[in-house]
Amino acid sequence: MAVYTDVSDEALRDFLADFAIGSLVAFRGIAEGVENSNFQLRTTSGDFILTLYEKRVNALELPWFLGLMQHLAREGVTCPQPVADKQGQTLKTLAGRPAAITTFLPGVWPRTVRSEHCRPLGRALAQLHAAGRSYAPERPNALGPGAWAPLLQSCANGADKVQAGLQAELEQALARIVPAWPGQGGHPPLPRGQIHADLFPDNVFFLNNTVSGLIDFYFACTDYLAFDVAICLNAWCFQPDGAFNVTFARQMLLGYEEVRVLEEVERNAMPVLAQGAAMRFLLTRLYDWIHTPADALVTPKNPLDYLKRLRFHLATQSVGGYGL
Ligand SMILES: Nc1ncnc2c1ncn2[C@@H]1O[C@H](COP(=O)(O)OP(=O)(O)OP(=O)(O)O)[C@@H](O)[C@H]1O
Ligand SMILES: N[C@@H](CCO)C(=O)O
Repeated sequence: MAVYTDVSDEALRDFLADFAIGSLVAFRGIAEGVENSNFQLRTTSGDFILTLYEKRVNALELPWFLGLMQHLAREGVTCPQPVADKQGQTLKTLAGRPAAITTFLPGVWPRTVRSEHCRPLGRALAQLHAAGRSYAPERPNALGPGAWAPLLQSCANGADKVQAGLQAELEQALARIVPAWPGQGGHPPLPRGQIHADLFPDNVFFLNNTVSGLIDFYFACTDYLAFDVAICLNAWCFQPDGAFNVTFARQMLLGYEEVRVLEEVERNAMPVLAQGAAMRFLLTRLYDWIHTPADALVTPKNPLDYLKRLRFHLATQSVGGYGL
């Protein structure tokens, strides 16, 4: 469960006294997620989410994330909205952590991805990209290609215990992916903009097979738009048995291109972008797998699911392998 920081009743009461959102009715930790501590909060004026920002979030960057969420909402993307306290502050401190209250979004995320989810997902992703165009401040991707070698290095003592030969396999993969990355060594750069960078099924809420909202913008950054597509190919288009589902990929792209057509250069880069996306999630999962204490109240995600994906992408030479 992802509650890294406990919040006492007294601390919560004091915290809520700063807000004009009614009095507390119910409060519980949310078991899902691995990054931040999330709590569901019910007050006499409605439901809210309280987030305490943990390990991977830099507090100095929180205004960028909260500003992006406010901007996207103004542009028609349904996402959590920071709630200001009586002084107009959205970013506060609770139990020694940076903290914010955001609005609660109705809907449920798909526990089993089906083809019907993929087209609306693609459309929502492209709408996010379009809406982000007018958000000027930039945030570099802290988990982009430059971060992967140091991340792998920080796993050096544990990778081969997770799977024999893993460290060397990932080093070889990195030596292939990073020099081939768009914008590196003669490879053309791609259109850039604000990307979500973590749009997994548990961050997309549906109601009646339509997307009702997007959550968890704390990896959002300014990067290649097509990298976000590649992240979704990884997160949505593989079956539980590890097989790639080309129908899901086609549906997702169909939905995406209803709003924004991919350029030729973006399509051509899809294999390397998909390799990089698999590498990024494999490495953060591997890091958490190795470094999370056994008694921590969080269930780390299996890095090896992403090794299967990485191998698939490395064997996929052209965009045709994705049915695109
Ligand atoms: N604004 C919201 N409205 C409704 N439910 C929410 C909201 N924000 C979070 N949740 C619930 O809390 C869960 C965990 O939230 P979130 O995905 O933001 O956590 P995280 O630790 O950052 O997770 P991740 O592992 O996806 O990075 C979600 O799956 C959802 O059930
Ligand atoms: N969505 C990520 C967790 C948050 O970074 C994963 O599944 O590995």
